Amino acid sequence: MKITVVGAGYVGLTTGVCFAHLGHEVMVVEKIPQKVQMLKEGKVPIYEPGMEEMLSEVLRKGRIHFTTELAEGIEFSDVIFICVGTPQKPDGSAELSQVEEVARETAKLMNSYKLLVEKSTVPVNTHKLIKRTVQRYLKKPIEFDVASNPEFLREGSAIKDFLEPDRIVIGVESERARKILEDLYKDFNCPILVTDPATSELIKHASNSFLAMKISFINMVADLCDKVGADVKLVADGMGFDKRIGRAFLDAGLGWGGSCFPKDIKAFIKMAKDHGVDFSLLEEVERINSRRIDVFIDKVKQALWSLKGKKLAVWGLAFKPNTDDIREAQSIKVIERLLKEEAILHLYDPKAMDNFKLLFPEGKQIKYFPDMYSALEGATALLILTEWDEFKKADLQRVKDLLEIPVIVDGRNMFDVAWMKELGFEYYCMGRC
Ligand SMILES: NC(=O)c1ccc[n+]([C@@H]2O[C@H](COP(=O)([O-])OP(=O)(O)OC[C@H]3O[C@@H](n4cnc5c(N)ncnc54)[C@H](O)[C@@H]3O)[C@@H](O)[C@H]2O)c1
Ligand SMILES: O=c1ccn([C@@H]2O[C@H](COP(=O)(O)OP(=O)(O)O[C@H]3O[C@H](CO)[C@@H](O)[C@H](O)[C@H]3O)[C@@H](O)[C@H]2O)c(=O)[nH]1
Repeated sequence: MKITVVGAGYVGLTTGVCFAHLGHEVMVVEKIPQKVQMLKEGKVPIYEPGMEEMLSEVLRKGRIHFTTELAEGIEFSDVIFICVGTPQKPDGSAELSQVEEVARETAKLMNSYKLLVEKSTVPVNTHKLIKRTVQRYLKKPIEFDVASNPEFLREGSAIKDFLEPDRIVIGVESERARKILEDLYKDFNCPILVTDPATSELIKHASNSFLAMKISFINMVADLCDKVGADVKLVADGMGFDKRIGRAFLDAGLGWGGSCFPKDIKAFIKMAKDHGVDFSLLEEVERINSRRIDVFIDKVKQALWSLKGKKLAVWGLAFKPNTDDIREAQSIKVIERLLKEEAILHLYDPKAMDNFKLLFPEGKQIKYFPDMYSALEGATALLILTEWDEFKKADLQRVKDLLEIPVIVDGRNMFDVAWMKELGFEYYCMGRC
């Protein structure tokens, strides 16, 4: 099938590259010319495991094309995936101008049937606004459909999540749209749920909110574990064996960040409010998450007393492992607090340092280091904010030798508590001491 994808961010690029990998012919439209140039040369503007290899495969096979011109994309195929950004507005709602622009410009350019597919995360009933916009801007009566097909991939495992999803959700209003999308996804080995567009849009927001709620729930349990001397990892294991609960997304720690959960939960709360539904449960989920920073900083202070002038090594800046993305990362808030306490920070992250430097340039209080061990040299203690595999495999004896005192405050519960004690560390973690 010929497919057009608009937007070459995490979702658009993954969608385009994966569909091309599956044998489809894909045109990706991206408005930033530098991104298009890079992608044509096989360079990936983001860090996503496996993406560069798959991009070079589909470029070699001639199955993917990149352009800045929407007209080329509209000409190329009848199926247009909208994968542009839906960032947060100051009132918490989703900013839909990028989606509106694609709908408007597509309408002006189309001369034959098109199926516009929302893959971006949008508030419920956005499909109606897209439909109205297309109708308004069409130059002559042309048939078209709007469908919702939310994306559930996670950064860091985007390709696997796209190719092996737990489910595919298709929200359609016409038989024609349903057939096109069912045909496109027919070889995927997972349930395909066909709904109306509003239900499909809601499934995406409800899923993200539920996952964030799971994390906030276990983080409250972690606080209780700290008080009573229980181990939250084992509590999560014990809960997770129950199939009705499941172990996923019960890892306690610094809490959730990223380009999706914070903005999507805000948008969901606002959406519910706008429709007269009091979803204050989710406001509590948010509040618990922002409290994680206080809990972590309290532990750092408990471990080190005064932070003024202390050199602290910090491992992990990305909002989660296997990505260079720092959007709404919990690390940003932790670093801000540590700077306020007048600590001197030695920062290291395997992939996210370039992005972090744009927010926190090197200076008197901040230095970046090329590897995890050099960040420890001259540092009093180590703080862990992201659970990269590289850190899990660290030579802990070397870590101990390099630190001034053997103190680790781990915001992601990476190590076994008893083992750390055996190695001679004072090991502070989240809900396991
Ligand atoms: N990042 C994720 O893991 C993820 C997962 C599932 C869903 N989503 C949702 O998918 C959407 C996209 O997210 P993302 O992280 O890929 O965003 P992103 O900001 O990384 O990428 C969006 C891209 O669209 C481009 N763009 C904007 N307007 C355009 C236009 N008119 N024509 C061509 N290109 C245009 C931008 O330049 C940018 O490169 C959002 O709604 C997000 O909530 C994201
Ligand atoms: O048990 C857990 C799991 C995750 N997190 C944190 O939660 C955040 C989000 O992690 P994750 O969901 O793995 O990454 P995202 O790439 O943000 O993916 C989420 O957001 C995407 C965008 O909507 C959806 O497509 C995905 O299904 C959804 O998992 C990160 O800060 C993690 O550190 C925890 O603290 N504990």
